[in-house]
Amino acid sequence: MKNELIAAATAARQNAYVPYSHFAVGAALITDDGRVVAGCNVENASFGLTLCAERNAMFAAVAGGSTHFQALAIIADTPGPVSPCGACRQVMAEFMASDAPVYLTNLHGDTTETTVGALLPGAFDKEDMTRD
Ligand SMILES: O=c1ccn([C@H]2C[C@H](O)[C@@H](CO)O2)c(=O)[nH]1
Ligand SMILES: [Zn+2]
Repeated sequence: MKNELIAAATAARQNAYVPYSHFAVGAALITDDGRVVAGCNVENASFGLTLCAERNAMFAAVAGGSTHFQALAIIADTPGPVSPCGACRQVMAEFMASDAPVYLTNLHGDTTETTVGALLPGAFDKEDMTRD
């Protein structure tokens, strides 16, 4: 599972569209029904429109009909295991259990296994929108 996700993230990273940062990222997740879905970061001349690899993978999974994921892997050419941004952490909290594993890795094979809850303690979620 872990190695399969890292391999899928590594392959997707090759498609990263990064003419501005030149920082390519790949991500891959496995859905509850066993589908592996990958994503890469996609930048834009209007910089703020850039979408991270993690959210691209998660939104592609939603577009394919899955809204709950078991695990997610991320890879980039970082000195240590890559650290996902806050926006991606919040989206992970939307679609994954707090104890779901997240594999942070890099091209050198450094890997940290963490969880969605550890990446974003106290995430805002749908329960926070219910009154009384
Ligand atoms: O976890 C991360 C961190 C950054 N990026 C992308 C966004 C942008 O294209 C580039 C530099 O921030 O890396 C991701 O895709 N995922
Ligand atoms: Zn992000």
